Amino acid sequence: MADLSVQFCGVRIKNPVLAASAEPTLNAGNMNKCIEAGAGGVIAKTMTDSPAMRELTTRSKWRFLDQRHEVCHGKVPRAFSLYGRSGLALETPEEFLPEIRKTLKFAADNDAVVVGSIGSTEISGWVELAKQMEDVGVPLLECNFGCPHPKMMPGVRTGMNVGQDFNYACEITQAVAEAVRIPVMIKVTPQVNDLVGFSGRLLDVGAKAVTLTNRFIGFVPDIESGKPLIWGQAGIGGPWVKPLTLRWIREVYLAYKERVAIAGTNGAYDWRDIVMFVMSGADIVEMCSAVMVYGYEWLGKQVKGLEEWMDAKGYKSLAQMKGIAAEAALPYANMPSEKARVIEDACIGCKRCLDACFYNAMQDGGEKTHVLEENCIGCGGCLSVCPQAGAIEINVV
Ligand SMILES: NC(=O)c1ccc[n+]([C@@H]2O[C@H](COP(=O)([O-])OP(=O)(O)OC[C@H]3O[C@@H](n4cnc5c(N)ncnc54)[C@H](O)[C@@H]3O)[C@@H](O)[C@H]2O)c1
Ligand SMILES: O=C1CCNC(=O)N1
Repeated sequence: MADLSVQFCGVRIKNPVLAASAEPTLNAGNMNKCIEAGAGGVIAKTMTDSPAMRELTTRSKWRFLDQRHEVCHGKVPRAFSLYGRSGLALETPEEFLPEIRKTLKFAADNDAVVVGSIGSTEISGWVELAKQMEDVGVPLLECNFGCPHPKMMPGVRTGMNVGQDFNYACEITQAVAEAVRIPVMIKVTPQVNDLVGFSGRLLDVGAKAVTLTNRFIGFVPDIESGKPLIWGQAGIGGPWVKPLTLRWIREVYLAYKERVAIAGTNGAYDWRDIVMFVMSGADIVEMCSAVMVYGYEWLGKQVKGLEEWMDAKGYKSLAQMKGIAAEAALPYANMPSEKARVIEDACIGCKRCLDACFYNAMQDGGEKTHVLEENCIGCGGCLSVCPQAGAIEINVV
């Protein structure tokens, strides 16, 4: 059977599927359910000394949106987006630390890890919260420089407001890394230009891992009322976000693979996505939105799905898959020449490929289509629109 365990910054995690810091990790009761379901671990909801970020969570609102970005009623389609307003942990640090303590005990009995997540508005606050998390016994600490909501709360300098200010973010990271012995992971916002340069700077000042990435800010009007959904701008993730996240994971992995651990998050829906995250360079994957739709058991199902798939494909460990697609990606200039070929016996003569060819390569041959080789550049548009499996091939020439 495939070994799903991973060494993450020196901490053994039994499998790479973790519950991300969010509502499913709001308190010990919720976190224990994630662990019971089979997750390798949980990232606790972000503990904060900001009253504004705690208060915001008392007024959390979210909607699952369908493919048109309209509110789902009843069935939530597979390609949903989570659109939501929420803050950080509800309790003060003094109240929240006992929740962590309880979860640590349950996690120890179930071979799972509990990662502390923190968010402050002052450097001294970040340091204090980090020490409190270390003292309570978490083996890893995540600093939340990505929460999108503070951006919409004037005067609250945490989350994404930190992640967009690289100098300030590095100051905090250095102060925290010097104050605690446990490994420090930095969860970043995707709403910056250069996550590769930024990740390098974070590693230089003491971070051991980066969490790529928290969510975006979006805006969705309700066209019937002419008003915004849930009263205004909100955090958003959805199926469209996964390739954007994977791009950063790949680039950060390739740039620093000797010294970075990567937690991937923002866009993982099921075990197939977890495979994509690992093949792009992630060590572990933090899941949130899908758990909010399908419940805690979703986590365990993905662990099982991952294990079965690895067994079927003959992968013995995650290390065998890690970064393989990231390494195999070619620059534009090195792409090989390709050409389309119509498999005559399979072609059903629907001619859809004619409309999808802009190089005059697909030719109408009456009952079937065929390829005029000298015009074909192997773009693959024909392959994508062909409804008949196996009727068009794209081959390296
Ligand atoms: N209230 C909160 O605290 C809160 C809420 C949501 C997210 N978050 C944070 O945001 C981060 C990102 O959350 P996430 O990782 O769940 O990402 P996400 O919100 O983007 O959700 C995953 C999305 O991926 C989509 N998806 C991806 N691949 C798909 C596929 N092949 N088919 C169908 N759908 C697919 C799903 O529709 C789902 O909406 C987390 O780390 C979490 O901490 C926090
Ligand atoms: O970090 C966070 C907290 C709340 N919502 C979100 O998207 N990210």
